[in-house]
Amino acid sequence: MIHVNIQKKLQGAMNEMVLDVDFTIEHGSFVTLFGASGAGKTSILRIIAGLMRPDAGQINMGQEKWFDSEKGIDRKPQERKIGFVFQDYALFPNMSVKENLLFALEKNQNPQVVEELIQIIELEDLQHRKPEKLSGGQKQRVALARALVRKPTILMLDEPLSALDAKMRTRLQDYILKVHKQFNLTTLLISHEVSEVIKMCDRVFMIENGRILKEGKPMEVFANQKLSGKFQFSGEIIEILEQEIICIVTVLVGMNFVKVIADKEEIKTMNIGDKVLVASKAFNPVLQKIE
Ligand SMILES: Nc1ncnc2c1ncn2[C@@H]1O[C@H](COP(=O)(O)OP(=O)(O)OP(=O)(O)O)[C@@H](O)[C@H]1O
Repeated sequence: MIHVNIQKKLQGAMNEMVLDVDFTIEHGSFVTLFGASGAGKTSILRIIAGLMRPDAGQINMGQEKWFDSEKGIDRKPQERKIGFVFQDYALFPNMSVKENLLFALEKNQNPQVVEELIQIIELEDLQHRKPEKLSGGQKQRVALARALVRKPTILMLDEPLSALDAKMRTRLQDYILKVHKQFNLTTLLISHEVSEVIKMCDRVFMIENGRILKEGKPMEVFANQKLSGKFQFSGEIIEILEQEIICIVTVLVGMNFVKVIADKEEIKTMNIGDKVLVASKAFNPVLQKIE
C-alpha cells in the first residue's frame, strides 16, 4: 500500500497553483490520473518517483518512508523501485533493443530478467534492431520492457500511448495489462482517453487544479448516476449538424461513428472535441458530457 499526502506550489499557466493531494493506493491496483492539461498529474507521478521534491508532506510505501518533510527523509529515485514510461520513448539510439534493456540492469543483477522480458513482451524478432528501425508502438514496447528490468513494485505510465494509432494502442494496452498482472504491479497511468481508462483501470482520480476532485471506479466517476442506461459508450463529438429544431451529433466511439439525434437545448454546452457518454434512456440514445 502506498500513502501519499503532499503539498507543492506549482507555477500554473496563469498563476500559482498548489498541488495538494492525500490518497492511498492498495498494492496491485491499476489507477488512472485523469484531468485537463496542467492539472498536476505529471507532477504527482514525478513527486512519488522522487524526481520532484514536494514542499511538505509524507510518502509511505508499506513500512518504508520515502519522503517526510518534517523528518528530513527524501529517498533517492533509484531507491524507490519505480518503473517509468513516458510519451517519448527515450531509448538510447546507438544501442540495440537488447542492449537498451541490458543497460537498465542494476549492478550485479542477474541478466536473465532481460531474456524473460523479451519473451513476455514479444521482442524476440526486434531485439537486435536499433530504435530508429522500430515503429512508435514497438519503441513503446521496448520502453515498457526497460521500465520493468529492475523489477519495480510501481509502474508509472505518463501518457505512453497518446502518440500511437488506435490499433497499436489496443495492443499496447493489452501488454500493459498483461505485465501489470504477471509482475504483480501497482500501476499508475495518466490518460486522457475515457475508453482507455474504463478498459484499463479499477480506480480513477479526477484531478483539477492540483486537487483530486472525484475518485472511484471509472464508470461511477464518468457516468451520470441518473442515466441507468442499458448500454453506455464513451466517445468524442466530431460533428454537430444543426437542423431546424434538432441537431444530429456524430460521435466517434472507438473506430465507429454513432449518429445521435439530440435536442438543441440538451447539447447547448457541447462542442466538437468534447468527450461524451452515449447511453440509452427509454430506448433512445442520449448524450452526456464527461467533465
Ligand atoms: N518543477 C516545477 N515547479 C513549479 N511548477 C511546475 C514544475 N513542473 C511543472 N510545473 C507547473 O505545474 C503545472 C502542472 O503541470 P503538470 O505537468 O503536473 O500537469 P499535467 O496535469 O500533467 O498536464 P499535461 O496533461 O499537460 O501533462 C503546470 O502549469 C506546470 O507549468
